[in-house]
Amino acid sequence: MSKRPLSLAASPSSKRTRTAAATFNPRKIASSAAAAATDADPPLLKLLKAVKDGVPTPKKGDSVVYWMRMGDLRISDNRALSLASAHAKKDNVPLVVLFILSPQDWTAHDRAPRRIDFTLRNLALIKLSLAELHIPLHTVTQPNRRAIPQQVLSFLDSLNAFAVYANIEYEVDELRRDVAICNGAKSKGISATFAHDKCVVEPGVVVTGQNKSYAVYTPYQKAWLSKLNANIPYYLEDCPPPRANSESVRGSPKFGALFDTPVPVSVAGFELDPADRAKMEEVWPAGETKAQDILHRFIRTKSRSCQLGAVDPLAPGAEESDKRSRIVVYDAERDRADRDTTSRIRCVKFSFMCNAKSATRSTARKVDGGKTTGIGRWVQEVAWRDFYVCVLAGFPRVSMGRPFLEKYANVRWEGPPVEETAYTATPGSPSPTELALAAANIEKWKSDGYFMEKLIDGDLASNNGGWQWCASTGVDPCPYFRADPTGNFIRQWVPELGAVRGPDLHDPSASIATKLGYPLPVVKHNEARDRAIRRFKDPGAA
Ligand SMILES: Cc1cc2nc3c(=O)[nH]c(=O)nc-3n(C[C@H](O)[C@H](O)[C@H](O)COP(=O)(O)OP(=O)(O)OC[C@H]3O[C@@H](n4cnc5c(N)ncnc54)[C@H](O)[C@@H]3O)c2cc1C
Repeated sequence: MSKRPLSLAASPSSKRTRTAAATFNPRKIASSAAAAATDADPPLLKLLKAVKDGVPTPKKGDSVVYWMRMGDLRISDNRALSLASAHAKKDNVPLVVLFILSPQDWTAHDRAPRRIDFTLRNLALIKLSLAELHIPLHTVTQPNRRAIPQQVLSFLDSLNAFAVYANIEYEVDELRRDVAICNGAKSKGISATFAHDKCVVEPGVVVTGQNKSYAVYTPYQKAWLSKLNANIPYYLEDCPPPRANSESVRGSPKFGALFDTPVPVSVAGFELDPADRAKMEEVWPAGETKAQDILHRFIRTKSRSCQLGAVDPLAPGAEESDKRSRIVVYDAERDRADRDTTSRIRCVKFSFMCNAKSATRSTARKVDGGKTTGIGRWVQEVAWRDFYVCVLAGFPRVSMGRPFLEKYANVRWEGPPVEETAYTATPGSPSPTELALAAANIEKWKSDGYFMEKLIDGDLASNNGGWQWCASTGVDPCPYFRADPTGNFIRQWVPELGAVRGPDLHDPSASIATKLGYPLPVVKHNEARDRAIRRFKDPGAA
């Protein structure tokens, strides 16, 4: 075992200090009663009501503010930014962009230092692009997350703003915070708009006959696709880009200084080791142009075995092909972990740039969501992402540290070997198959927190949904994969088995394992399966 390069337990990538956690220990698991009460009165509905009941005609003022959050780090096709810009132009006032760095929120939500680093790298580029439009991006660090509503309201006051815009974040804490901001803005005569922009089809549109969120994927996906195809211009249209402020804003005493607030290179408690930072820059490059290039590669070029693991997604040598491009053969190849078969737009898609919408739009005018084509299969995966956001919005318990199926809250878990390679394979963001392999046997639904601290694209809805799916405590359970037919994936990441060929690679016998220094199974799967069935039938049982 000494040659093993990385392990789940020994793969920390950051210098994340204990200080932040030591001084701030938020409760991450709500009581079942609190979760049930929140399910019964979802905060998303409260926010939508607060927006609806807000100020219809705002007071006159000097500016409009767009509050950018970590989930929408892009200038193009950004609904709230676009609306804010149009409002500013209509009233002939400057548009100002605000970004609040909130380390307490990051600690509370297990944000990975890699994700913070990725955010800062992108913010720096966004600041430059906005400055070309004479739009200031003002960054501010708020050490006390409870003070954020007041801070936003004071900022609006300081600029004599009459409108604030943001895209909705669907997690419970964020929704409650935004309700407070809506109410505070209303009392000041300021209009507050919170727009849907995370999903292709926003939560609340695809619902069951009883007007509830779906909890089963297949009927959800069918309804999602028909909604989408019934109104392609609405769902897939590009929001207009922001328009430039007058250059005179730079000389204004009120706005000029906002151009000077720097985007920090790192934030205390969330720093990356320089080597990991350099690797992340290579594997997950920042910027909208790179994101479009990554998407273009997926749509136009073939997969390559040399692109296994943590590599530059835009490395030269990709071969263009109409018939064998990654998206065209996605249905047949997506589960393979031994090549770059998936899009690798995971951080791209959810945090910024070509978000899920524009990615979907790139495929066709009428969206194919069937199982028999690569494009259709891929669109189905994008629908999974929307599905999990709808689950989070409709059943907010899952963002409160509770399982979707409350009765499985006390099931006991245990765990084992090859699957651990999955996490180490693509540091920052394993592919769906790698993640499912990792999830297949280790600590189950509660492990989402561990992974959130490592993922560059850690997203509560997808991560929690993926974990609970793997653990059978969530919606639509029980995966299986034929992920590594060549064995290259295992050989790459488990050097002890580097010389093994054939079926032994996937299931080394005790004699082979002992000879090669590979550990014997920690878990006997047959016995573990019996135990798991027993525990699911009787949660809490030994
Ligand atoms: C245990 C587990 C944990 C996960 N944690 C996260 C997470 O923290 N953040 C995150 O963004 N995704 C998560 N996923 C979903 C998925 O694995 C990642 O989005 C993946 O990194 C996407 O890689 P890709 O862009 O190459 O995918 P592709 O195969 O190209 O899929 C295209 C897009 O569809 C969506 N998608 C694909 N598979 C899933 C899925 N299973 N669930 C939800 N959306 C999906 C993603 O937006 C993805 O970019 C998790 C999956 C599992 C099984």
